[in-house]
Amino acid sequence: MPVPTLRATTSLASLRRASPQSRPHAWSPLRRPIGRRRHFSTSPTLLAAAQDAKVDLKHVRNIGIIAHIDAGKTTTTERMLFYSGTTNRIGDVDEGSTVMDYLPEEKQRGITITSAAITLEWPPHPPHVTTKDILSKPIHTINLIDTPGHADFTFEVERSIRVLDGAVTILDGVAGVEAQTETVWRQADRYRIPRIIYVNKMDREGAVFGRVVKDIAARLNVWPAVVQIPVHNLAKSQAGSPDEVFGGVVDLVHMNVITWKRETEGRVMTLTKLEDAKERYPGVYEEAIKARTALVELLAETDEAILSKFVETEDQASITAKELKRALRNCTLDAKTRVVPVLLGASRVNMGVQPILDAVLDYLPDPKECGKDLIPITVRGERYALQVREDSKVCALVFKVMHDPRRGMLSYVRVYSGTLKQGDILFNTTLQKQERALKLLRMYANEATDIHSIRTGHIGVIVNYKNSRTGDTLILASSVTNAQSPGLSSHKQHKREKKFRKKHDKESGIPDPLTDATLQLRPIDVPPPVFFASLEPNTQADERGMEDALKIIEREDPSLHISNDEDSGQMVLSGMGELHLEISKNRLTNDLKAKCTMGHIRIGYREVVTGSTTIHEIYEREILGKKSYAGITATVEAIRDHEAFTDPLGMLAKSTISGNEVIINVNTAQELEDPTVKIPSYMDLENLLDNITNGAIAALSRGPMDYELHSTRVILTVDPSNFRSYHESSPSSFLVASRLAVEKAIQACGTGLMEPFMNVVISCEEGDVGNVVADITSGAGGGSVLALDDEGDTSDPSLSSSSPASSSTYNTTASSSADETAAVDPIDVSKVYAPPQSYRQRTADTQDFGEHTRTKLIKARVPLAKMMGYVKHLKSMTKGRGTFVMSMDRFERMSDVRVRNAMAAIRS
Ligand SMILES: Nc1nc2c(ncn2[C@@H]2O[C@H](COP(=O)(O)OP(=O)(O)OP(=O)(O)O)[C@@H](O)[C@H]2O)c(=O)[nH]1
Repeated sequence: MPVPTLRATTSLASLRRASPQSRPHAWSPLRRPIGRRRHFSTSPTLLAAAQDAKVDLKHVRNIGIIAHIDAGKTTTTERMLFYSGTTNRIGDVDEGSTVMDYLPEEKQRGITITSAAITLEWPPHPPHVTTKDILSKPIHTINLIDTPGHADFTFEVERSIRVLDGAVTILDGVAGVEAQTETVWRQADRYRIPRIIYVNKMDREGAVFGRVVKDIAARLNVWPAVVQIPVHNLAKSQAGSPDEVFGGVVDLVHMNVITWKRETEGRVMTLTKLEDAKERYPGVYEEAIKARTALVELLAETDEAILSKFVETEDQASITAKELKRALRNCTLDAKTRVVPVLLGASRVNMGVQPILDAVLDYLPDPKECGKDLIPITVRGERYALQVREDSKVCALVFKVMHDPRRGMLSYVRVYSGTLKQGDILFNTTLQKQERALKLLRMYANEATDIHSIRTGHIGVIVNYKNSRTGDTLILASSVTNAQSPGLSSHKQHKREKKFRKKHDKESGIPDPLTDATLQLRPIDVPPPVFFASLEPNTQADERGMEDALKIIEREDPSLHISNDEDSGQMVLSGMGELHLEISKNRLTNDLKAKCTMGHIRIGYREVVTGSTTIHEIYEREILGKKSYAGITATVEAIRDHEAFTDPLGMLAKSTISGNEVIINVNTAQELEDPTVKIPSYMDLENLLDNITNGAIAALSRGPMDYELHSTRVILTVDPSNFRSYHESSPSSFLVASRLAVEKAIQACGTGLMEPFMNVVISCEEGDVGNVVADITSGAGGGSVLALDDEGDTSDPSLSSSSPASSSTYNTTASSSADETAAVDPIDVSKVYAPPQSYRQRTADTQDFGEHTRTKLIKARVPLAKMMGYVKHLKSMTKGRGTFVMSMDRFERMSDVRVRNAMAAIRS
């Protein structure tokens, strides 16, 4: 097949076409990908070399594949890799031969656990090109992340979405919008990521495209822009009567029927003009006209050009494919329109995948679109927007850190501005540390290739970066003008900073944020852990190994927390769910070779004070002739839901820590009356406040019942008249005084227990709803159902304040960023176009999608204790078909009976 001139002009194409012989340097041993390249048909080195060449940012897409568990994300991604020529055979989830799910645990369980990044190019090169249509586009680089669908790995989705520009949401053609789909949809809403939807598994019995389209409108509250409708072939059913089976799609933009050749594993697509397919697919022509008219009408609501042309001609055919695509792209990129293109297919039987890649190019944004050329940042605590520019200084976000046994620690970064070059010394503004990026990689799932730079808008990996963690911001160290100098006291540093600021602001007006050591890109939200289990080394000699391995997994996964139980001396691992802890334990023992045993998985209860007390503590010691003195007053009380924080005393510092509030008041009110009462000049105020806060945190970390405190307000007052000489009143003596004062106050107040309540969304079939609801609400510790699907509440309870505050409820820091998702009117589902189930046997009511079982969603608030082991329990209640997701709602005070039961369960 001749290469079209369009592509021959790009430097990418020329690199890609080059054979190993003609471009020997591209194959030099140094640049060969590390590890086995069993699956890859095109050398990752060549791809990387191509990417290092100047690719216009317009031709870059950073996208994620997001969905409920088992919707077919990995199955679809594997086809994308195959059709783009990245791999030479299709990986199969069921055989454990996928490129994307490469961890042994993923292969064994058939689920995605860690999101995998890969880069591909679309359209493909010969011989992978099969239709002229595909060739009409310039080559694009697609950086793709396949995310997990299990709710326990929601953080893995969160950190991927954080750095992506667009997403493909996959739905199951039978189940429709499932519980975790809603969760990932809201996550993408928070980061304002444009999406397209792909309805997969259309080959399954019971798959009804029209019903899923209605589901999208009702549950995701968006306007589905149907750009394809299914066509069916007749096949003999077991009963002998002809059945309609999924046979391909009508592309409503170009009015073609697309079918896929099975013998080529779907690589070869056949495009037939719709007029020519009338006989083969009766009724499809009429339906396609109807569907295209509905699409044009939907776009005309927001697109002036489409509207005026359509009003003039009253004919959908007058709108060209180009015009339709332009309008659809504009609508998809503009979140306010709530228009989402919907495609369909059956990835496992190799149908429908190439048009998704086309849609990624046509409808999803490049790194500079959708306002992404203005990245929100904070500099010295103030909000700014960073202009995305290739020619400016480097700024990147670490969004994932992973330990690779062969390569060491891999820090995945997204570069937001400038070019990150191999050998650059980068300044980590989060940790205030600098380090050289000695080696850069581009990842192809588990494979990798060396690269020299990561350009603006791209994703890459820094190898063996010792310090970075998820969420850290990196800028070029040589341009930083106000970094902390090690060894300089914070007081002196503060003075230096002030001087710098004065000078800088005077000279340039607005400071260049890329030179500022305090620049922070928006961090990644980490959900609080709710389950925990103890970990013990098998022998004393294994303790060190276990601790090292724990450090690695804690750095890899910020949704895992590791703490030390001082009394028992045991390490405690806390995480998002039972599966999360189980898999983390397997990673510790199987991959990181830690020799340890995990105890039973338990619930992270919290304590709360039941009264309010004020204690004045004087700490006075003399150790080895050295005096230490501090005086502090601590008031401890519970925080109720309805209370808002007020600051009548003009208090100096307030922090919210794990659901508690620590307020510090340095009582300098007396200063006015008595000039001798003031903070001594030797005392570094920031250091003093840090020490007092740390003392309070230590006291709050364990209450009299051995659990961490929650919903507790601590007000600490320091009276400068209590300060003694430089040697006696050091900040560290205030740490001890603060800890003792808070501990005593908590003891004096008395405490009760709080338990985590979860927002739970259960997907199950209609017939199982009664059983599931009865089970959830049964017993003393039962939950309450907030909404059943048909009751019209389609919002995610975790994002709404659906639970009324009662006197026994307390605040939590676990609330999600609901404020960022503005409330919008519900879509009128009756106005949404959806094709009928069959074009041959039209029912009078085109909205009647037959008797197929439909997935129902049950939304409930349930104590976490009831959700222990719920995966198995739900499966047994629903014949394996039910799934659920849950997110933390809040901690609630437990009744005495429930405390007794919980303690008895723990003891047993
Ligand atoms: N019938 C049918 N089955 C499919 C299709 N696509 C995927 N499957 C099957 O669905 C199951 C789940 O597929 P995956 O690709 O692992 O789904 P996933 O969304 O990546 O799953 P997680 O990453 O674990 O959330 C596998 O058994 C696939 O073979 C399809 O088009 N038709």
